[in-house]
Amino acid sequence: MMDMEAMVGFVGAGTMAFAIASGLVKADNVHRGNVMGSAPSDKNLIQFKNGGMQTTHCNESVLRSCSVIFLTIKPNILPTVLGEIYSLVTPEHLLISVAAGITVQTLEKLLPAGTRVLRTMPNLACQVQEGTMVFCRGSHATEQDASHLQRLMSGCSLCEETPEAFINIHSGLSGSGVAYAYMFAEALADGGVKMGMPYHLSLRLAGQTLVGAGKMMLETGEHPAKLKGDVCTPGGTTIHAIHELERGNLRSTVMNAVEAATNQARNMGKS
Ligand SMILES: NC(=O)C1=CN([C@@H]2O[C@H](COP(=O)(O)OP(=O)(O)OC[C@H]3O[C@@H](n4cnc5c(N)ncnc54)[C@H](OP(=O)(O)O)[C@@H]3O)[C@@H](O)[C@H]2O)C=CC1
Ligand SMILES: O=C(O)[C@@H]1CCC=N1
Repeated sequence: MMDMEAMVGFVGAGTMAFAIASGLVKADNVHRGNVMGSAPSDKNLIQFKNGGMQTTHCNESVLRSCSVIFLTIKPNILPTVLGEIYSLVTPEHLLISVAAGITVQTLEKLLPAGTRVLRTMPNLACQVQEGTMVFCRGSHATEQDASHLQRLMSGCSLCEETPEAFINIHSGLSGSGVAYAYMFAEALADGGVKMGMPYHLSLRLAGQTLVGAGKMMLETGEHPAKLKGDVCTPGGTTIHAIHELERGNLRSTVMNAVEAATNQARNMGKS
């Protein structure tokens, strides 16, 4: 059981912050009134406000009000922001970074000695309680900190502790992967339109096709190759389509995409 009264903070209140915050609230793991987001402008904060969460323009208020704090700012401004909050960080805080590429070593260098840090990589689907997250512990984060994050994320995301090396890979596979899935859905819908179906119906069917395929894979535990085989009637429609996808190098292209995103996360960690 979560302590529903505990405050959960977000330094940065943009897309990923809102996805996690609303996922936590929907999963009943925190009261909406006990979530606080900070950002310089109202542009994104308004979503927090409309969702009944607390908002502030002052990162300091988040540090003073919350002990569990997600760092949901862009990687390039993380050093500046951590510099600004440095003197407010205490041993009571658990800081959870979602910043792509930024290593535990860098986070710990930018924070007071002994700070409890978790490095995570989430994806946007936390917002609809279907997220994925992997994380690793900094040198001062405890087993309780790891289980705290897993309890907090339960009901809104898969949440696996992994070696740090997997965090950038998850960025390429799933953090970014939802975007590849949207491209696939868009292409399916465009195909439907090309063949004469109205766009809105085509889009809804494409979205549900992805949901259904993912659910089948997870619920049956079957390998995707087996499930793909189940769809292919000999001489039928699917195998003709699959031949076209293979001609277009679908699988190799997707593998290249995961590789490119992972390498970019690794590069971002170096700069
Ligand atoms: N988007 C995604 O799908 C994923 C993102 N991530 C990671 O999440 C992090 C955030 O990305 P994303 O949500 O997409 O970015 P957004 O641009 O949507 O959000 C960034 C937020 O940071 C705020 N901000 C800017 N400067 C400061 C500051 N000095 N102090 C406090 N807040 C500040 C912005 O304020 P304002 O609202 O005023 O502009 C905004 O609310 C990144 O590190 C990214 O790597 C990880 C996985 C997936
Ligand atoms: O594009 C990015 O850098 C972030 C990290 C994973 C998804 N979005």
